[in-house]
Amino acid sequence: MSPITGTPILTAAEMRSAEAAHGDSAFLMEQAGQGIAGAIRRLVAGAEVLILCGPGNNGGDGYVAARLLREQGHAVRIAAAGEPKSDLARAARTRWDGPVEPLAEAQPAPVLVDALFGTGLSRPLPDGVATDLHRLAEAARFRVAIDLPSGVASDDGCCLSMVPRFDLTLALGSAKPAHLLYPAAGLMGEVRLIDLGLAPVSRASVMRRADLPEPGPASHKYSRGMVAVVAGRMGGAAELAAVSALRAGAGYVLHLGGRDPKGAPHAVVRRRWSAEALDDVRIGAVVIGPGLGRDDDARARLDAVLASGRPLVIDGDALHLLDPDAPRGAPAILTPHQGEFDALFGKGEGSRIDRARAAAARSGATVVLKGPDTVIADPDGRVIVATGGSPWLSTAGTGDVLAGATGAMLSAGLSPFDAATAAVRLHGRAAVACGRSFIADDLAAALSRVR
Ligand SMILES: NC(=O)C1=CN([C@@H]2O[C@H](COP(=O)(O)OP(=O)(O)OC[C@H]3O[C@@H](n4cnc5c(N)ncnc54)[C@H](OP(=O)(O)O)[C@@H]3O)[C@@H](O)[C@H]2O)[C@@H](O)CC1
Ligand SMILES: Nc1ncnc2c1ncn2[C@@H]1O[C@H](COP(=O)(O)OP(=O)(O)O)[C@@H](O)[C@H]1O
Ligand SMILES: [K+]
Repeated sequence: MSPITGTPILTAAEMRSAEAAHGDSAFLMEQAGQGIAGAIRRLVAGAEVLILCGPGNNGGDGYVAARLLREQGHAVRIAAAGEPKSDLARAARTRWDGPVEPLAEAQPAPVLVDALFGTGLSRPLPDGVATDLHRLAEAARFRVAIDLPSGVASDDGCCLSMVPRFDLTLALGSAKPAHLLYPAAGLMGEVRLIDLGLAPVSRASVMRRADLPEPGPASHKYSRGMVAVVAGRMGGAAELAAVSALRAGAGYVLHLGGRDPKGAPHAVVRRRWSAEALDDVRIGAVVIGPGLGRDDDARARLDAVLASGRPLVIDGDALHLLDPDAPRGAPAILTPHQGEFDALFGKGEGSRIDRARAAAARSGATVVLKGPDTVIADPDGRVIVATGGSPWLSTAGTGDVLAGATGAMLSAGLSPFDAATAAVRLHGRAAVACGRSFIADDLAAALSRVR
């Protein structure tokens, strides 16, 4: 059992292919059962376990785990909604020599293990099954989901039925989109991986520790990265972005336009806005959008920035003015929240992973689709889904902080995908370091601490 950090994210179809490529599904189910039984034994210290088994291979995993727990002397009962339908589940059921209670009549146990449905769920649970799952989950002290909580759609994290909250979800073989994407991700409790030795490959993975650029003996302010932040109507947002770029590690931040606010850090260099200011070849990234406004002046600034040929971070208001299909002369990172994303790319089909990936391919830019489950997508198809932020980030200005931090990483010479990943990670860690009820200014300050 290990954390899912850095692991590949596989759709249900990709999981089936990985299983087929391995070739021995019975062995994989035995491995899964062993991992589940081992985890439960370690965590629940002898308390009685009730395992709910479904008709497919998720249920099969449950029968195997129950047999192994029983062989080890652990008190375990099984309840099922019906007979197993798959060959593997049937074989696993045959090797269980205890009783199988009808789900509707099952009495609760302190530990509930849900092995009803996993990646094969294709429609809402039958009403009776959903009701029994809730009844038994409510009465349990500790709830464990095998692979996925029953009722969540593996590929997009939607809930096909009402899903109870779990304390632990044991992801089998690989992470799935639903382990990361909301609302499903909010119902899983801790997510831990049981390695099945599949060595799955995917272009999508869970965020891991990112290597951040470090200054060395030969560093100077321009080599650390020079960021230009283009201000507009709402000065505060560009201020936050500028300070955040410095605190995330940029060597020099040039704030273009806007008024000189009292008490702002003197480390930010301020100039009036002019398109010519962007001619400085040392500028490694331009951040535009926080507080820009959407008027003609804002549009003119965005046009000048797009024509500058400098690497770009495009956020906030600038996303409402941008034509995502227009060719650009330089790499760009777009950082929309869901509303900005929908306005820019349309509502679209599929999971947030699918949609961010399609948007990156369409725009030729790295797309950071922000939220509790931030998705970073590169035009080449790579995707990273972030974990480890904080719901306290839902306060005004935290996106401006991310835009500034992203500019810092881009200006330091990281690729747009690596820059976006590093910034999202740093931002999430800063949020955690801030604790509760912080404001965006605190978050910007915390960037220095977590670096
Ligand atoms: N891939 C791997 O490497 C490994 C995978 N493993 C395990 O296999 C799991 C995937 O197994 P799976 O494909 O059999 O799917 P699963 O989730 O058990 O359900 C499918 C069954 O439910 C049925 N059904 C569906 N929806 C329904 C509904 N609403 N209401 C009622 N019935 C419904 C569906 O029937 P049908 O849709 O045809 O009616 C079918 O019978 C995976 O999560 C993991 O636990 C591990 O053992 C080891 C390695
Ligand atoms: N509930 C939440 N949980 C985790 N992160 C969140 C949540 N809500 C917002 N965030 C994060 O906070 C930031 C908000 O950015 P944005 O919506 O652009 O705000 P603003 O425009 O006010 O700066 C993003 O990085 C987003 O991922
Ligand atoms: K399950």
